[in-house]
Amino acid sequence: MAFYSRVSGSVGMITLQNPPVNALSAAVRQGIVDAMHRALSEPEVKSVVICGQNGKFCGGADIGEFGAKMTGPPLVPMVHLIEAASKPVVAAIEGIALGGGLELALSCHYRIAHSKARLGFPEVALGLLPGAGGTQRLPRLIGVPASLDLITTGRQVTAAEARQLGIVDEVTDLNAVDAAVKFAQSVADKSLDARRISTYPCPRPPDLDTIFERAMQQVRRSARGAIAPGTCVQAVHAAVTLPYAKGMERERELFSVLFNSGQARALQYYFFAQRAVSRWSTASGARWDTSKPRPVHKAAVIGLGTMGRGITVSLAQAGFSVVAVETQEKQLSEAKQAVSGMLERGAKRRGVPLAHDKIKYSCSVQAVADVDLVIEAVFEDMALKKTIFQQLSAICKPGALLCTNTSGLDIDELASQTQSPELVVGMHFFAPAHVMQLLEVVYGPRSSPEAVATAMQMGKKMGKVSVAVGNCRGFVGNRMLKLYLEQAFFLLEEGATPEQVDQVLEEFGFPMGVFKVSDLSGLDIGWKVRKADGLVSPAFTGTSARIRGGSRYSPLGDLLCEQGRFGQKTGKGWYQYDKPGGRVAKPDPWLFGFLEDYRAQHGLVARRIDHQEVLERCLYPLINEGFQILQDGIAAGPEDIDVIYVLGYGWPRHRGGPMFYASQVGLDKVVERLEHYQQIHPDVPGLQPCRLLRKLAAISNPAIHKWREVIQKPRSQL
Ligand SMILES: CCCCCCCCCCCCC/C=C/C(=O)SCCNC(=O)CCNC(=O)[C@H](O)C(C)(C)COP(=O)(O)OP(=O)(O)OC[C@H]1O[C@@H](n2cnc3c(N)ncnc32)[C@H](O)[C@@H]1OP(=O)(O)O
Repeated sequence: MAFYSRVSGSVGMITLQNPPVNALSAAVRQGIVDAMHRALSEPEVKSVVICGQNGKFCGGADIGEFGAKMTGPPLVPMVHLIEAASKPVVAAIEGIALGGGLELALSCHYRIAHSKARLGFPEVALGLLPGAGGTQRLPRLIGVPASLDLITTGRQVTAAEARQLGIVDEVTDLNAVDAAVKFAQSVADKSLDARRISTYPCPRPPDLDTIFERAMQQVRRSARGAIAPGTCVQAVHAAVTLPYAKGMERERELFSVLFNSGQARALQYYFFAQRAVSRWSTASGARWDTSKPRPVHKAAVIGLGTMGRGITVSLAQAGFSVVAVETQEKQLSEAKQAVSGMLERGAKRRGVPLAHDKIKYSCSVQAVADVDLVIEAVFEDMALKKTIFQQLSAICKPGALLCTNTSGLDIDELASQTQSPELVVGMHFFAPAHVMQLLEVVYGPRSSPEAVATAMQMGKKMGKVSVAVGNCRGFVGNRMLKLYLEQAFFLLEEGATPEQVDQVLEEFGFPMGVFKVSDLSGLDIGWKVRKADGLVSPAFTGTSARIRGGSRYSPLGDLLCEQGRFGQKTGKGWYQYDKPGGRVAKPDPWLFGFLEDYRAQHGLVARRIDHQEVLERCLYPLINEGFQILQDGIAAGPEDIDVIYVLGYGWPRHRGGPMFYASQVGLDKVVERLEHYQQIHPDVPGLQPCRLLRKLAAISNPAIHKWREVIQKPRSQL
């Protein structure tokens, strides 16, 4: 709701009250409209201040209402009522003015902001545009280029930048509501003729066409198939080319297209999913609201390779004291230099003080004796990790949490090397660890709720989105990835090329196709894992070359590694590069010959594979594995999987994540296509729909937020 009061006799005060962010729900909009009418009708009231309760002006339209039938007064007439008011209206912006919140502020005649406030139009991240006049008022106020920047990127600005751009009239370090009241009194008698932004002419820079062309090119490059950024450009274009009323009609038309799109649904689902994962639960019933994290002041990182360096930087930037350990002097000194460089670049970019003094480097594991938490980040070698966990268990103080950054090894096996297995959890970072936002927190059967809560909170403090997942080979992300990679290899065997597969996946919205990613991260990584798993051996020849464990296996990746083709680092992999370390992937005629020879050797006849098959073969087995993961209780809900895939694996956000995508395709369709491919390729693993997927498909494709009800029924019923 919105609360009306009178301040200093002559100022009508409208306070938005809808915790936690004062979103413009139907009740709030109704409250504002009622309060405006009251303020306008009271003769003693000479001016009006609009503010938000609890130091937050307004977080925008209530996103939760978008899925339901809209009730209450609409936003557009509400902002028109405010702008048309005959008494000056001043917005007192504390905390945030985002989306519809900023549109509300732009409809006021004046804006006073607290210095710590942030303002912006984040609608584009929800698949929308600022549809309550934002695309028409902002360009009239601050010009086209700056408006395009803010509206198409969703970038939030500080109060200082907002002042510089001309969005706010004054910035104060003091109480912004008090300042706004004073200001409102001072302008009570002033004419409002020059204060209604909708009446301003929109500035028309001489190079207007070039500005819009460039903006369109820029959004096409970065949007990866998302439609909202380009539509935002079109809406701003209307502000320059049409009179205000017509521009508003165009804004509404474009908003309507976006509002009704699957992309907007996916992005809004994702918005809530990213918040839902913090309310974690484990298969054994531990929960976020009943588990207390331990205090962590000092942490250690063991192993300063690429991952260890990134984790060290992330910890130091988050304010933790860090002991960084690398047993070889030379590697330690190289790591120190690299970490310093990363910290310097980070400090410069973020405008924060350097965090060098937070880190102590050591060659000795003994240096971790007094830390509260250790993150082991050595090679993916179980024997080595076991030795380290035995050492840590003996050296660390009682109660210290022992974490491993493994990307898929058994947490429980490591826990069994220690005296306190309940204090062992996985903290699976993604490379580069100081940049990537995702953290998989992996609990084993013996991890205590307190240990999980501590790792989840650490991730949050490091600015990551932490997702709690159970212990299994590859956890959630890499377990699903295995199916995706396997299918891509099988497609090559059957006649596809890396370029064809990658193109389909990039058109779907991945920043890079599977083969380009493989070249970037190094083919040797997977090769090492497969060797350790006993999948690579000269013994597998002749008819057994393409069979492992009774299922079809593609040795293509292994064969490339045997040729020294590890990807970008060697200048050759699935593609060729101009030099080792080169970045630009070019098709490699050698690879085409190699694939032809391989097919001939194994009696395979290349066939034409269409776009749809590439997409379905790559994505549906991955999705099916996601359902298996839910069925096994490794992830608590589809949101966990979707957040992991969007933040860790480049799944296009505007498609919501693999589980949401499946819900949009239709679970019955996913089952039907998997069965179709399974019939054709009965020996190919991953094509058999799992029980949970079949069960959900059979109960007429329930909405994704209903899946948990089915999953949470006793697992034996599945
Ligand atoms: C024409 C055809 C169709 C007609 C249909 C009619 C529609 C007419 C509409 C008219 C046009 C509308 C145009 C305006 C659109 C908008 O305003 S869209 C919303 C824009 N705002 C945002 O995107 C802000 C989103 N929120 C945030 O970025 C952050 O939450 C925050 C505000 C910066 C606060 O961050 P933090 O402190 O880290 O807290 P969080 O954990 O993120 O959030 C706390 C809880 O608040 C919930 N929440 C936040 N914002 C909103 C919101 N706008 N609506 C609803 N709920 C919100 C968030 O989900 C958290 O709750 P829990 O999920 O329960 O944890």
